[in-house]
This record gives sequence, C-alpha cells and structure tokens, in this order.
Amino acid sequence: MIDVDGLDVHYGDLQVLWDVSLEVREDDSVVSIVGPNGAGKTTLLKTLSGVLTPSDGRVEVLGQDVADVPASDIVERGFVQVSEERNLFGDLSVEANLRMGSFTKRETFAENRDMVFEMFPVLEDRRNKKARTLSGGEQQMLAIGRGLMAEPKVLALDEPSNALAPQLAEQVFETIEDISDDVTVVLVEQHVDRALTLADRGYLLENGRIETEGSGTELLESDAIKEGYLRG
Ligand SMILES: Nc1ncnc2c1ncn2[C@@H]1O[C@H](COP(=O)(O)OP(=O)(O)OP(=O)(O)O)[C@@H](O)[C@H]1O
Repeated sequence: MIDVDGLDVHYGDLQVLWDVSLEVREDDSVVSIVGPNGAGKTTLLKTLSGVLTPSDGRVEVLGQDVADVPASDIVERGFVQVSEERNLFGDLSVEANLRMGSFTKRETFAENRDMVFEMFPVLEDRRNKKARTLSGGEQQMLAIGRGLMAEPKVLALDEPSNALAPQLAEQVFETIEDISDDVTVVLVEQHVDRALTLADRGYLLENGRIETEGSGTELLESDAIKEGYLRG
C-alpha cells in the first residue's frame, strides 16, 4: 500500500530525512513510526501525503508515485492523514466538520456519519455543538471521525494521543485498535510502548534515519527501544 525507497527530504538547505525506506503492506493492520521530538516523523507523513516534495528517493502510495500527482489525488486514492494539530473548523458544528471530511464521498455522507456516531457516541450527543467547545479527547475523536468520512484505505494519525490525559489517550488507542480491523493505520507516536504493542510492524526514526525496524514485538524487545524509550 505504501512503498518508500531511499527518501531524502530537505527544508531549504536543512536535510531532515536521510535515506528512509519503509513499507506498509495490504495485510498490515497498524504500522507504527516512533521516535523522539524532531526526528522527522511529521515530515515523513507530509511527504507520504504529497504535501512535501522529496529531494531524492521514491514514494509510492496506493500504487501512485506521489511526485506525479497533486496531493488531493492521494486523498482520493484512499490515503488520509489526520494531523497533530487536528485542524478542526472550530466555529462549525461537529456534524458540519464531518461533512467537510466527506467532500470526496458526498453520496455516502449519511451512512458514514452514522458509522462515526456509532463508533463515537459522544459525537452524536454533541452533533450540533461547535467543535471548539469539545474537550481535547472529543476533538481528537472528531478529527479521526472526519478522516474516516473519506473512506480511507490507509489512515495516517500523527500523534493522536498528544496533549491528552492518560485515560483519554488510552481511549484513543482502543479506538485505533477497533478502526484497524477495517482500515490500515499508520501511527506516528511518542507513546512508544503503546504504539508498538498495537503494531504489526514498526520503525524507529532517529535524527532523520530509520535506526531499527521489525515486528511490534521485536521492536519492544530490542535494545534500542528498551534502553532509549521504555522505563523500568
Ligand atoms: N517548515 C519547516 N522548516 C524548517 N524546518 C522544519 C520545518 N518543519 C520541521 N522542521 C525541522 O525538521 C525536523 C523534523 O521535524 P518534524 O516535525 O518532522 O519532527 P517530528 O519527529 O514530527 O517531531 P515532533 O514529535 O516534535 O512533532 C526538526 O528539526 C524541525 O525543526
């Protein structure tokens, strides 16, 4: 579903990604990309969505070389990204935000909205409330729900647990596990243990380079993860 080979990305003269290669396969439920602040995780996701152009290497998403098409085509093909900032329309209602997510799938809006409400009952209770009045956890659910409205084949989530209290973060991880029965999730996270427990496969990105990769279990047991990221 995703094939990245030898990727270099610069911001001007600053090189941020170095020779990054990774893959997401059809039968993957969750692929996690973990690493510290500033490692280049968000940059990698933005390059997958076609928002950033690599200086070298190849990025193929759902059979399309992202260099050859506008970023909107990548969404239409089924790769949807939920950014760390969530980018909700704060003055629009919950339901209107979901409608904004369905612009490529207008004809199935009602059934997708009902599916999102079933997954997140709290959003149905608040369907007419402005998005900015929701709690942090509810806003994250709305951002994920809005992503699902586009009927993605791959849903990329950039630090979905960011700024959430532990209990809400756990709720988000449980949601990701549920979603991943139907949609392949690419999960960027700093909660390394939780992200790797969920993952079929994972990548550790440090200083713009893939340092280690393997199954979620292999990574959890690797020295690089144990020594650098797990307490106790
Ligand atoms: N628009 C930009 N212009 C210049 N440098 C940038 C830009 N965006 C990010 N960077 C730099 O690129 C590097 C990687 O940033 P990136 O946001 O991809 O890391 P990250 O792993 O997602 O970090 P975090 O976990 O803090 O979100 C950092 O050194 C950052 O300062």
